[in-house]
Amino acid sequence: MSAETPHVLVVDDEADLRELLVITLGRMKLKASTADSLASARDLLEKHRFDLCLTDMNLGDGTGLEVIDFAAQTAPDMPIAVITAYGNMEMATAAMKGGAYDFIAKPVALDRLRQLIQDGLGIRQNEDTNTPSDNLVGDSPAMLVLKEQVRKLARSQAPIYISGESGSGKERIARMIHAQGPRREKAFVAVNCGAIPSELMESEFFGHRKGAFTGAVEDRKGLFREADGGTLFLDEVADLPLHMQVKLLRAIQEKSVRPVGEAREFPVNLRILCATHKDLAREMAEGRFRQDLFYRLNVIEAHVPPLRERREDIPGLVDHILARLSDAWQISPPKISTGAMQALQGYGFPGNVRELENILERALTLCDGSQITEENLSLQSTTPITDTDIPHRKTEAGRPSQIPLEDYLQDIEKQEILQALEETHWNRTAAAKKLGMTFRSLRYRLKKLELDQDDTGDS
Ligand SMILES: Nc1ncnc2c1ncn2[C@@H]1O[C@H](COP(=O)(O)OP(=O)(O)OP(=O)(O)O)[C@@H](O)[C@H]1O
Repeated sequence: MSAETPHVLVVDDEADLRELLVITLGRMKLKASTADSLASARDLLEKHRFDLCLTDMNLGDGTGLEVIDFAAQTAPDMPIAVITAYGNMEMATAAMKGGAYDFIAKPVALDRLRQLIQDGLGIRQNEDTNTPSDNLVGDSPAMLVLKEQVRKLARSQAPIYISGESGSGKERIARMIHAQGPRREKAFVAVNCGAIPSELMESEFFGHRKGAFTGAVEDRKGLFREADGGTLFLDEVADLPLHMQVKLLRAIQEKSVRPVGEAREFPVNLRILCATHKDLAREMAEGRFRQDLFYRLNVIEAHVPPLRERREDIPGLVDHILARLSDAWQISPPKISTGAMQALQGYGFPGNVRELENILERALTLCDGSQITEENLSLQSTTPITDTDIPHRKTEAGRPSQIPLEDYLQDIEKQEILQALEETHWNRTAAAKKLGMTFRSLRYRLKKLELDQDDTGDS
């Protein structure tokens, strides 16, 4: 955002609401321009640069979704929030899938509106600060796609469901989404829903008042209020008992919590991310997970692929983990023999990155200090994996329904380009030939897909 007064575009065909928004923005010392239709919004977006856009969903000549689509072309960095009819979660969800960072329901509550505006304006400010890239090790095509997805998701306030096998890095992804987003200065609170005894859950989540029950010797804030302003990560969310799912849904919908033994409600403003290694859709189909909560949490899915589907990442992860362990143990990192590296790259890793960490920690204890050998790894003798063992998620299942066609096609494009680059050792002239396109066209695509960091000219 520029140092000048931020400029906000308000798109609404209802004059009263437009006026309310303009007055609120004015009180917040922000500059506002208004459009009363989709056509005039398009016109303004083409002519001016805005720092934020607030659009109603129902515009006389179109919808807020069309504003989002148009802005994606003309002002891709501008955060957009939508105003929806009360209770229309479907629209709100569609808008967030389309790229809106958040939504507000009518009748518009002013404190919530101010918060929404502040959140939106904070997005760009925070994007100027870089997060260390080694937070997420791995440059396999699948990982690059995921990193790009994380970057986009970080701007949004939409709830995200992170799927993936145990130990694949779901919590790490959640932390990255938080660290790259506008809530980064506030708390990231992670809770393993499977680890809290059922009878303590309500007080863990929502807090309690001193004396509310035996053992409540002092007031407790609870996880929701601890995460206020920041992010609450619900790990193993499928393990929440049904009675707790109802309470969680209520807290999310009302954006407020009532501690056990307390008469008052406390407002909370947080982003919810959740994960489970279980198949949440199946849990829902089999009646163990509430449908309404599922749709609330699973607005957007980010999938972390298992390590065996991105074996190219293994050497980088090995270096990263060995460097970390050696640092902690204050020793110099040992080398890893060619045989040991080959064994790791052929191993199936049912426990994913966490298993790799454990294997290396054990190997570090067993090795002679200078080199880790295959023997030190003591890998379980699983059958070596072959390509037929690897589930090809996309080709088998087609486009996952929650991923828009455009994103899906872009991911395929990215993967194909990265594969060609890898096969040609990043010789872009050769890669372009392999892909049947001109060098210029490849360069253009690399730029578009933001893969051109190392743009050193014709190589
Ligand atoms: N891409 C990565 N780069 C570096 N470290 C990683 C990466 N992915 C995972 N790890 C590390 O592997 C370990 C397991 O990751 P994490 O806890 O995020 O997995 P998870 O999928 O949440 O596991 P679980 O299903 O058991 O909750 C952590 O120590 C994490 O730091």
